[in-house]
Amino acid sequence: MATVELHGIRKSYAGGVIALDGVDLTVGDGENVAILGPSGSGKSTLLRIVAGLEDQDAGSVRFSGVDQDGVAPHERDAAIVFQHFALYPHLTARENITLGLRHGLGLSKQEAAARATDIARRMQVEALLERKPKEMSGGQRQRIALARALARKSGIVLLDEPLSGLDAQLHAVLRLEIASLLRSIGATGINVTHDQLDAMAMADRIAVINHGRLEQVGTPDELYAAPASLFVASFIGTPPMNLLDVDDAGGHSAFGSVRGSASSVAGQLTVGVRPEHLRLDPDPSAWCLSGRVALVEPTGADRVVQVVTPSGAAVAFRSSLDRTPRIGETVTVGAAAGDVHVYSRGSGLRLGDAMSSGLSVQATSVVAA
Ligand SMILES: Nc1ncnc2c1ncn2[C@@H]1O[C@H](COP(=O)(O)OP(=O)(O)OP(=O)(O)O)[C@@H](O)[C@H]1O
Repeated sequence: MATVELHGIRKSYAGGVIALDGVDLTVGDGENVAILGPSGSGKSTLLRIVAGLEDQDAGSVRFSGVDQDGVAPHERDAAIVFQHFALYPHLTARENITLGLRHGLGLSKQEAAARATDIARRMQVEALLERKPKEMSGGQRQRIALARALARKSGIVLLDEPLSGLDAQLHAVLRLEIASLLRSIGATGINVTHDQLDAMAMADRIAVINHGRLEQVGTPDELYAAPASLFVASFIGTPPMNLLDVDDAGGHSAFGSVRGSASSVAGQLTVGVRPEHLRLDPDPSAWCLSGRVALVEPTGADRVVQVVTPSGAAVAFRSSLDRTPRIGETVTVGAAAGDVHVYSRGSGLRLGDAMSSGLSVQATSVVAA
């Protein structure tokens, strides 16, 4: 059993940099949570605080209910795998794995060897055990680094961008392997990444961090279906959600009109719709927009098409292979009201979708290009 509870974690650095600004997060036993955010958002700082490699200015870290204040990193029930993992170059893979078990955990030579063999079998790297790091590929070395961390059988496994630097194919294979390994050993995982696809593929829940604050914590499906803020909306989804400001005067966007029931909300709104929710030649009741096709990008399975409206707003939609518009063609695309997200521009927070009560919303007529 291992849980991680973070309460009110704050951390500043010299020069006034606020790296973490009050982070609360609970990771359940056996759960795998991804901390997802852009460069400089505070991800590594948070992980280092959980590992005990850095002290927080305020707040608490608890493992299974026990405050970790004053507990040294090697005494914590956590194994950490860094982005730039370091295997000892003069030792074989087997020796790299057993070294920490013998000296760190105090296991006997036989016990350590048995554990190394067991984890190597599970990770399908038995054939590499007698090789030195320079005799392995980058992906193989990364697997051995993971095996070394997992062999400790810590209740908590902390991963700091463990897949960066690997080629795209290996990256995709390894992230699924890591996720299934963590599940099979029942470890509680915290995994730091700037890659939304890694977070989506590996995690039970994702915590999106921006400027040292968690903006939303939820399952991958929850984050995709209802991004709680403009930041999350623009960060989750490829291509990202189309975001159109509703102009202050009339409450109109190129796309539809929205007014909040509260006057404080009216006139400061942004509407968002995902490219995959926009359809060509839509139902007249849909939220519609027309414009000229500026770019067509084949993905293999479909096309990502960029449309520019007469007012200069650009939106992307996905078109099926059987109806690909040509560059320069005027098209109309539309989305159902339930797929149109409405955000307050002031707070950046999601108010609801275009069917929500409390918002006076409607699709406007199509503007000819
Ligand atoms: N030792 C330090 N001294 C001063 N500032 C620091 C230190 N470590 C981190 N920072 C700053 O704290 C903020 C958060 O850094 P952190 O490394 O946690 O971000 P990150 O999300 O992990 O970024 P990346 O994805 O680029 O690794 C950044 O503004 C960074 O410049």
